[in-house]
Amino acid sequence: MSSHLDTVTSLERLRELPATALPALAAEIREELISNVTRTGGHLGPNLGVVELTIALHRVFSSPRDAIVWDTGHQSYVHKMLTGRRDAFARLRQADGLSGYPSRAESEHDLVENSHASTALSYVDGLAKAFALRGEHDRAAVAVVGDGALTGGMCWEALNNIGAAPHRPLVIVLNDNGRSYSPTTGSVAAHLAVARDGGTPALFDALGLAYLGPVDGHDTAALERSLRTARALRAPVVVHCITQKGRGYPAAEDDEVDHLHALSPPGSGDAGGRPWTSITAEELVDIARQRPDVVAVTAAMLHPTGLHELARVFPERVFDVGIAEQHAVTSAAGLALGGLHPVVCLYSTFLNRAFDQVLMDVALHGLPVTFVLDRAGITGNDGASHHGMWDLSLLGLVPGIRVAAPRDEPQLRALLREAVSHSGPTALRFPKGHAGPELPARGRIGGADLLCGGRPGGVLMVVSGACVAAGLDAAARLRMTGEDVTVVDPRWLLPVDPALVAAAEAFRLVLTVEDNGCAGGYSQALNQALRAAGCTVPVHGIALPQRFLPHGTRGDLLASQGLDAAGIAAFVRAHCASRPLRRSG
Ligand SMILES: Cc1ncc(C[n+]2csc(CCOP(=O)(O)OP(=O)(O)O)c2C)c(N)n1
Ligand SMILES: CC(=O)[C@@H](O)[C@H](O)COP(=O)(O)O
Ligand SMILES: [Mg+2]
Repeated sequence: MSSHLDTVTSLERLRELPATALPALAAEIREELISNVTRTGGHLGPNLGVVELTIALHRVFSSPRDAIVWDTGHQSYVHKMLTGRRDAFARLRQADGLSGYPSRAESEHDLVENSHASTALSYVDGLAKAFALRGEHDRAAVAVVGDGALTGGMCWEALNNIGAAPHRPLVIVLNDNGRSYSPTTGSVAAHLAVARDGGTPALFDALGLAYLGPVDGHDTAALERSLRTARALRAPVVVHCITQKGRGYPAAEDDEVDHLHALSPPGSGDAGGRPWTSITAEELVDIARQRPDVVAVTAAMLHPTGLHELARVFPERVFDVGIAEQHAVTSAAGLALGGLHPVVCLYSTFLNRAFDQVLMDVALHGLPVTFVLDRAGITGNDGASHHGMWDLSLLGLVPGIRVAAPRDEPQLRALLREAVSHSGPTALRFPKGHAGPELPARGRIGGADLLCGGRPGGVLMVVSGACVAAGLDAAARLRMTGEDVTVVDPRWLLPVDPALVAAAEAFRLVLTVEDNGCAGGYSQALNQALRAAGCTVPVHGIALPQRFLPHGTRGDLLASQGLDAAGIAAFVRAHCASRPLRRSG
C-alpha cells in the first residue's frame, strides 16, 4: 500500500490531503528522517521537532510565491522532503549530494543558504518591505526561527523594525523547543517559558507585534488554524509553537546533551589522535586550576567547544551568552577590563559575526582575551557557510593580535598556555577532527620549529597547524626526486616571525601552505614581511580559493584544493621546474 508520503508529489497534493491523514504522514516522515539521518549523519534532533510544523506551513502558505525563510536552516530537511527532494536524502551532506541547509541551486523553495543563526527575521523584514513596495500584497513573508536563534542580537534589531510597521504583514513562526544545543539560556528564554504553562509572553505585544500561542507544535490542525489566523491578520505576528527537539525518536528525546542536534556520519572518527576539541577542554581545566583569573565564554555551544568540562569543574567561570558572538566578544573585553583573562571559544566561521568587536573592543584596547577557534579551515559536511576559511584573513587585519595554529597535541597545549599568558589579544585555530601523531621539532628558527631539512638553496616550506603533516609527507616525496625542502612550523603565524624573514634569504623559493582563504591569509602576510625586509625570494602560497566551497568530507575537499601531500608536492615540482636551483654561498 503506498504511503501518504508517496502521494505527496507536490505541495498542491500535500494541501489536498485530508486533515485525518496528516498524523500518519508525519509518522512516515519521521521514519524516513530517522532511517536516513542515522546513516548519513546530520541534524536529526532539530528536524524531528519540526515535522508537523513544516507540514502545516506548506499547507497554509504557498511557497515559493510566499517566502518561507528557515533561520540557520539546519531544520529544513522536512521542507526538502515536501518540496521534491525526498529521494536525495541517501546522499545528505555528501559531495555532490543534498545540502544539509537550504540550497538555491536545489530548489526555488529555498531562499537562504547561510547557516549562521539569527538572520531570518531581518530577511523577512526586507522581503515584507519589497512585497509592499512592489504591490505584491498577496505574498506572505514567513520566518521560522528557533528559541536559540532568538537569543541572537540580529533578531532584536529586526524586531525593533518589524514592530514599528504595524501595517506591514509578516509572520514569525517561533519554533520553541527550549533548546539550542543545551537548554537555551537568558532572560528571553525564561520569559518564553511561561508559554509552557499556557501563559502569554508579553514581550512581543510590548514591541508592537501580535502574538498567537502558545500552540502545540505537534498538533497539525492547531498549527494550521494558528497559521491561517496569522496570515489573515495582515500585520506583524508571532506564532509561538511549543515543540520537542528529537520528537518521536527515544534516542534523541532522551539525549540530555543536545537531543541528537548534529549526528556525525557513522565511522567518521579520524584515525589516531584525540579530538582537538577534547585536548583543548582538558588543557583549559588544568590552566584554570592554576589561573583563577582565567574564565571562558561560549555562544550557545558549551559541548561543541568542549567547555562543558570546564563548566563541570568551575561552573561560575564559564559563561554561555546564547547565540550572541558579538556580545560574547565584547563581554569578554569587559571581563578583561575587570582583571580576568577570558577564553572565548567559537567555531571559526562564527567569529566573522564579531569581527568589529575583536578589532575595536578587544584589540584597540590591547586586552588579554584569547580566542579558541575550533572548526578552522575546511570543516566538511556543513558546507560553504561553515568552512572556517576566513579567520586568518580577518585576524591579519587586527593590529596587535597574535595568532597560532598548533600542529599536534603537545603544541596545542603549549600554545594555549602561551596564549593565556600573553598580556594582549591572542587566537588559536584548529580544524574539526582529531589531532594526528606528535610531530617533533628538529631545531628552531627564531620562534619557529624546524621540522626537517635545513640546507640553504632549496625550498623553504612554511606550514602550520593541521597542514604540517601533509607538508612533511610532501617534503619526503620531493626529497625522493632530489628536491631539497626545509619545513618549518611558525607556531605563531601572526605577526610574522622576523627570524623566518631573515632565514628566507638563503632559499630559492618560499612556499606557504594554509587551510584558509588565499585573500589576506598567511602567505600574503609573509610575502609583505619579506618584501619589506628587501628579500627578493619568491613566495608561493597554497591556500583555499577565495570562493564559497561546497560540502563534502574535509579530506576530499582539502585534496581537491591541492592541500594534501600529493597536491603540495606537485605544486613544488611545477614551480621549481621553472626556477633553476640557486647555488648557496
Ligand atoms: C551565528 C551562529 N552561531 C552558532 C551557530 C551554531 N548553531 C547551530 S544550530 C544552533 C542552535 C540553534 O537553536 P535553535 O535556533 O533553537 O534551533 P533548534 O536546533 O532548537 O531547532 C547553534 C548554536 C550558528 N549556526 N550560527
Ligand atoms: C547548524 C550548526 O551550525 C551546527 O549545528 C553545526 O552543524 C555543528 O557542526 P559540528 O558537527 O562540526 O559540531
Ligand atoms: Mg531551539
